[in-house]
Order: sequence, then structure tokens, then C-alpha cells
Amino acid sequence: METITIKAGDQRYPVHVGYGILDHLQSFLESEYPQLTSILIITDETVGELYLEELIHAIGYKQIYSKVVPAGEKAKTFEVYYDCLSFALEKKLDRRSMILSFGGGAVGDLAGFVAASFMRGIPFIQIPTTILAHDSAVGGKVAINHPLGKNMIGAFYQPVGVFYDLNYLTSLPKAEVRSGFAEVIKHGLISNHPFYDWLKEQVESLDATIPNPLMIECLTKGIKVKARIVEVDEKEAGVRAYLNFGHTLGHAIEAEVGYGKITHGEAVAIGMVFALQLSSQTYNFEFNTTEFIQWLKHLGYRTELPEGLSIERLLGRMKQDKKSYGQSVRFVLLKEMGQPIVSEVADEFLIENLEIFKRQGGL
Ligand SMILES: NC(=O)c1ccc[n+]([C@@H]2O[C@H](COP(=O)([O-])OP(=O)(O)OC[C@H]3O[C@@H](n4cnc5c(N)ncnc54)[C@H](O)[C@@H]3O)[C@@H](O)[C@H]2O)c1
Ligand SMILES: O=C(O)C(=O)C[C@@H](O)[C@H](O)[C@H](O)COP(=O)(O)O
Ligand SMILES: [Zn+2]
Repeated sequence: METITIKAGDQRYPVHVGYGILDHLQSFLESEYPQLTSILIITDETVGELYLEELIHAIGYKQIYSKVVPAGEKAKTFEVYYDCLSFALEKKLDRRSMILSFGGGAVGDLAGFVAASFMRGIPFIQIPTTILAHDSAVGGKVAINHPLGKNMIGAFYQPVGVFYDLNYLTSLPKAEVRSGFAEVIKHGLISNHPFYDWLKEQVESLDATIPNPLMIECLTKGIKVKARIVEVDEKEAGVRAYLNFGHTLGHAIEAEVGYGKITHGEAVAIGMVFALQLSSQTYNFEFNTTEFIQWLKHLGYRTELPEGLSIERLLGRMKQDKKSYGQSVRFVLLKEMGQPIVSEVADEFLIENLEIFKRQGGL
């Protein structure tokens, strides 16, 4: 097991990563929360069906409730959020209760926001079950979606611990492996040459990555990139925006095609290709985009805009992105490998490039 400590503001918490590590959760609860009154596990129907009983057994605590929510983006709605809060009130959770988020990023974002707002905040633990969640379970961004924009209603609210048992990854569908791995690639691109080059060299196929020990290395490297950024800028006043590389267009695509119709990682992969196109035009960033796209395609990613999307509507979505001020769209671009910059992009330039992108099917 490897443990990475996250420092965020005045908080510190461990991210334990490894195979079969849930025994540590029980001892963590006993030692750190001796006055615990009850536990609410929030999970989704898929993860619940596969692993909930086993988790309840592993925790071995008497007062455990579980709330099963729909799988995927359907969990990140106001209705489901409200339903979770009602459930917590009905079960008489109090300020010494704990929420355990058990699932992928969607459940983590939802459960974290429930924890952040229930009685103005009770502790929560992340038990991630997807590759993507190496990103979402760390750093304290919690949120639900609004029809007008992704993650628009939320908070910065850190978990008190993350227990990442990689055994869960073995049941992930291929599309979810791919989705999660896009965030690993993002962490490579925004951090440095060696990490990105290493990834490209090592990962020729996503089929072989689970339960290959290579995956644990990819995930811990990714978590460390995120940890270094969150440590200096917990609430995205500056450099934390780098973690949004690929997300300006990515989130606009997710909202336009309909939440859950495309995976988050797949949309981010397309967004990264586009951000690289803008980077080379704006900063003469010398990067072998053709080779990058070939690698993405080889791993099974789509690299072009989904059909039928209107450029005007995408632009409208991007203007509502959380990085935008006034009506100016701000993108995370790369000046060099590992040197991101947040850059204001003029509408005309953006439209021109989106048109090229649309015509050329991802360059
Ligand atoms: N808070 C953050 O910092 C942050 C970072 C990145 C992404 N996100 C958010 O995370 C979400 C995406 O996360 P995700 O990809 O983990 O999605 P997810 O939670 O929707 O999980 C993807 C699918 O895989 C299933 N699943 C989960 N674990 C499984 C397992 N072990 N075996 C089989 N099936 C399993 C789920 O039921 C779901 O259908 C998006 O909403 C995105 O906006 C948040
Ligand atoms: O942790 C961050 O900061 C990120 O931007 C990580 C992203 O991968 C993640 O998708 C995040 O939820 C996006 O945040 P948002 O503020 O653009 O909604
Ligand atoms: Zn993301």
C-alpha cells in the first residue's frame, strides 16, 4: 500500500492506494473517530450491487445506513442530492456521523456535496472504485450538475481520508477504463516531459493495465501531480485551474450532448486535443499532435467533436465555464510540456479554430 498525504489549507488527509486495503478503513474510523454515531454509505446501483455488502462487512460497524443512487451522471442532480439529504435527516444523522462515498467520480461529487452541506458539514471519506476517481476523490471539489452547466452547484470540501482499493477496478467496463485514463494523460501533459513520455512508452493498450502493477504507478503518479497543485492552491485562485486542461471544451461537449451520453474522460480527451491545437497556434508549442492523436486513437479514444454539435452553442457553454469572467472564455493552454497557462481566447479565434476542428475531425 502506498500513502500520499494531501495538504489542503489547514487540512491534512491520507490517500491510501493499494490492493485489499479496506481493513485500514476500520482501524482509521476506530482511532480517528471514536465518537462516531452513525455512517451513511452513498453508492450507486452498479457498485452497490457488486460490493456494498462486502464493504458493510469490512467496516463492521453497527449503525450503518446505505443510500443507493442511480449510476453515472444521473446521480449528480438536484433531485438525487435532495433525496440524500432527506434520507440523512430521516435516519437522524448528526454532526458525529460520517458519510462514505463509495463509487466513481459521480457518486464522489454528489456524496461530498451532501457531506459539505448536511448540518453545514460533516466528515466524509472517499472510497473510489474507478480509474477516473484517482482524480475526483482527491482535492475536495464536490458538486452536482445544472442543465445549464457542469458542476455548477458545489463546494470545496475535503474528505478526511481516501481509501483507494484497486481490486475494484477489475470489474470496470472498458469505456470507463478509457474515461479514467484520460485524466492520467492530463496529469502527464500538465506536469512534465518524463511523466508524459513514460506514459506514452508504457501504455500501449488499456486492456493490459488492470490489474497490471503499471496501473498503480500511473494512478499514484497522477495523484501526486494533483496533490502538488492542490497544496498551493486549494480553491482555484490560480494554478489549480491547470487541472482543468481539456475541460473547457470537454464540459461544453458533455452538457451539449447530454450528461452521461459521453463519458467525462472521453469529452476531456477531445478537449485536450483542441487545447493542444490552440496551444500550438498561440504559443508555438512544439508538440507532435499527430503522434498524440494516433496514440489516443490506438487506446480507443475519439478525438473529434461528436457529430451535430453547434459551434455557437459550444461557445455559449464555454462562456459559462467557471474559469470565464464577463463574457471572455479562458482556456488552459500549454506553453511547453509541463508549463500550463490560463489564457483568454478571443471569440473569433475560438470560432475559427472550432470550425477547423470540426472540419478536420480532430486535426
Ligand atoms: N471532483 C473532481 O475533482 C472531479 C475530477 C474528475 C472528474 N469528476 C467528475 O467525476 C465524474 C466521472 O467519474 P467516473 O468516471 O468515476 O464516473 P461514475 O461515477 O459515473 O462511474 C462510471 C460508471 O462506472 C460504474 N462503476 C463505478 N465503479 C465500478 C466498478 N468498480 N466496477 C464496475 N462498474 C463501476 C458506475 O456505476 C458508472 O456507471 C464526472 O461527473 C466528473 O465531472 C470530478
Ligand atoms: O480538481 C480540479 O481542480 C479539476 O479541475 C479536476 C477535473 O478533472 C474535474 O473534472 C473537476 O471536477 C472540474 O472542475 P470544474 O471546476 O471545472 O467543474
Ligand atoms: Zn475532469
